[in-house]
Amino acid sequence: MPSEPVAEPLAGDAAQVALPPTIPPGDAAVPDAVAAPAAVVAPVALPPVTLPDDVASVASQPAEEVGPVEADVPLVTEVAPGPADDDVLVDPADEDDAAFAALRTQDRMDEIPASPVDVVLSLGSNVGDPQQTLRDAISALDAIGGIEVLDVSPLARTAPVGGVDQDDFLNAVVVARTSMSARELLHACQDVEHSFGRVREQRWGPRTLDVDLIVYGTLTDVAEDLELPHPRAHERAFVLEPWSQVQPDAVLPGLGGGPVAQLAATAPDRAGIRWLALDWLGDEESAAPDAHPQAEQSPAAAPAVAVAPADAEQQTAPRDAAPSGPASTATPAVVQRAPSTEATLAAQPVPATQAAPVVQAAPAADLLPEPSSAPTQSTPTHLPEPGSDPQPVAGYPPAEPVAARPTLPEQAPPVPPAAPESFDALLAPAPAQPVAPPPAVEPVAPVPTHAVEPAQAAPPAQPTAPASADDDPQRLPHGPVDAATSAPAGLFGAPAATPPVGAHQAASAPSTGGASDPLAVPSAEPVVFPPVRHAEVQPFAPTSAGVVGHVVAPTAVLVDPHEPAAPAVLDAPAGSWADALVPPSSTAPTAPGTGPAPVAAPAPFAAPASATQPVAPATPVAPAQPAGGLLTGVPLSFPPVSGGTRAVEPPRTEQPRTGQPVPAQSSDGGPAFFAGAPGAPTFAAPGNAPGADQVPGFGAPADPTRPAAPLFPPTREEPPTR
Ligand SMILES: Nc1ncnc2c1ncn2[C@@H]1O[C@H](COP(=O)(O)OP(=O)(O)OP(=O)(O)O)[C@@H](O)[C@H]1O
Ligand SMILES: Nc1nc2c(c(=O)[nH]1)N=C(CO)CN2
Repeated sequence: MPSEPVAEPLAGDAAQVALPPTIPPGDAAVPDAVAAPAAVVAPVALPPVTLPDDVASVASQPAEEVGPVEADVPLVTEVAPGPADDDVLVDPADEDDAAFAALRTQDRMDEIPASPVDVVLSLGSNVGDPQQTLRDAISALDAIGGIEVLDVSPLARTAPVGGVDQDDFLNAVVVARTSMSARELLHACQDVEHSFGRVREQRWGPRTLDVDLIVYGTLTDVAEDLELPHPRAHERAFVLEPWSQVQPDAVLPGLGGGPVAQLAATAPDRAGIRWLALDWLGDEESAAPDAHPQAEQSPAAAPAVAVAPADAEQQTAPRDAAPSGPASTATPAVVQRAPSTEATLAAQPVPATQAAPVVQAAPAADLLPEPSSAPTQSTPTHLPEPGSDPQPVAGYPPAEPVAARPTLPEQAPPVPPAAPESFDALLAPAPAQPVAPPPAVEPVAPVPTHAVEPAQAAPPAQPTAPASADDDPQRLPHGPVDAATSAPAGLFGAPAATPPVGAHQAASAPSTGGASDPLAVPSAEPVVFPPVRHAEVQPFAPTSAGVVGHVVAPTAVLVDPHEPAAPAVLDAPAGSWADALVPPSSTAPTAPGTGPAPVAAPAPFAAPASATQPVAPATPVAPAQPAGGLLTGVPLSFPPVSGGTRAVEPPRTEQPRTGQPVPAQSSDGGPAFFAGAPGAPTFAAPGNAPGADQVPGFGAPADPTRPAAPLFPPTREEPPTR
């Protein structure tokens, strides 16, 4: 029998290559790598086929968007009849399924949602003026029709992941809502990247701006140009950690997904999270279009987040074009939103004794009544060098572990107490410190595919007995809390002549770690990266229990994710950019000395605003802790109350290194609490100070009109790892 030539085998080959399922997920972000198959398939000017109605519109789109679609359908049609069995490379039935799966994928990526879809975007920058770039990028995104920014995470300084020798990144996560299709949103993100001069010179290399689409609703799909969820999100602490801060109950759908806080706690690069800045978006002035503002600013004039110019000499990475365009025009669109009464405060769940908040300079005129003493703060956290984490970074070149940061000098000059003059200074490497290897990464428990179970609320009862850090290998060793000697150096802005509200910002006190660099958080101690715990911030007023925390406005608070109990100082800047991101919420006036019953809310937005049981304000209670000393990222929420912003402090129930228990109390002698810890009191302000019912814009407001459920409920059972 004469052999038939070749049409079918060719078609079969082409079909095999073209099918999206053959694209390794890990390569999905490298379109170049998968472009060839499309070219192979291109000649598929095979007999025309009639597309199903539901795919016809897709196939009629430009080839660059739907290449596989056009290719696949004819191939399926041709191959289906099949040559001799031996010659069949692809089972027709399978191929048919795959082809239609491809079509379906294309459909879904291009599908305009019937109603707005919640999405999460990850932003990163390490070239130029990263902080300003990220601010402006968020404004630019929000200014795009079809994208509504809902929340912005704290700003994280993160060690570079991926093996490329480069500067630290600043990362943030944006929770948004979009009426765009997933692909449209991707393109919008890419447009923003380009508008900030993004040039993709090196994979995982330095960039002015990176905007990744992490999740689009619950969509899980792979296309040639887009994979959802982002294929590496599940293993990236620089994504997961900020995300979990802003959405503690979020669940990453798809393969390798799970509760975001849990994934963050076990992500290979978690040790590279150097700090988190809470209120970093600043006010309108600080979001000015000038990408390189004056470095030196008087404290009174300093924006909420001082923006320092990039220092060319410190740039080891190729410098992209400076951020431009979108900044000035887009910012107001975000600023115009209504302020909120609450915010989520990131506190550390691990037994707390160390704390390393760094609060930027605040205009003294904006300060609310100053408490009697500065909040208790300790030194910048002791963090391990990113590379000290022995865990390989999955998905990255194994030969280039996260640890490799040879450009970072081992010894950085001590940073004076004044704020850094340039943003590069913010990105300057921390002085080298002896770093003990971190403890072995705890095994990742099978990741539930359902929403995170709220942790058991600790009963509002007795102060928790101090526990020895030695008891729990996963716990941070800790030292005594001494505000007088451990006030952290400021990160942003120049130090105020009279430090607002104690020693929140730039201070010259030496750190217990021996480093005065405000960013210097190397550690001589093993550090466990704990899941974050959240609590809403309450307005506050002094009560008989004493002032718990302090009010500063406007401020930024740096929460060192490695610190178990960073004192939290939140501000209430009127009309700040950050505030504007959080819609107004209902407030439940609370009588002085009373407050809502602290509850472990099942979701960050679920606190009942009507709960008004009196709370014994002098009953510090440490949060419930599961075995192992780690909490589970449970949001602890309180309903909002009117008045000033209450800043909160963690309980001081841990034993210092000296072995002497540190009594649970606030810096001024009153009881101290984790923000929102069960048992923590709420306070009502005697009056409504201007702007006092506003809390900077990150976090999950307890607005009952907002969803209480995790944003991304799981859709299907998945194995815990990819
Ligand atoms: N969820 C996603 N978000 C953003 N880009 C994606 C996504 N899925 C696939 N891609 C593709 O990845 C390509 C490369 O993206 P990008 O240049 O941002 O990669 P990268 O930042 O260097 O690395 P990584 O993708 O690991 O973050 C993009 O052109 C885009 O088509
Ligand atoms: N810390 C950090 N590392 C990275 C980042 C990033 O945003 N932050 N982005 C990358 C490419 O997307 C590669 N590596």
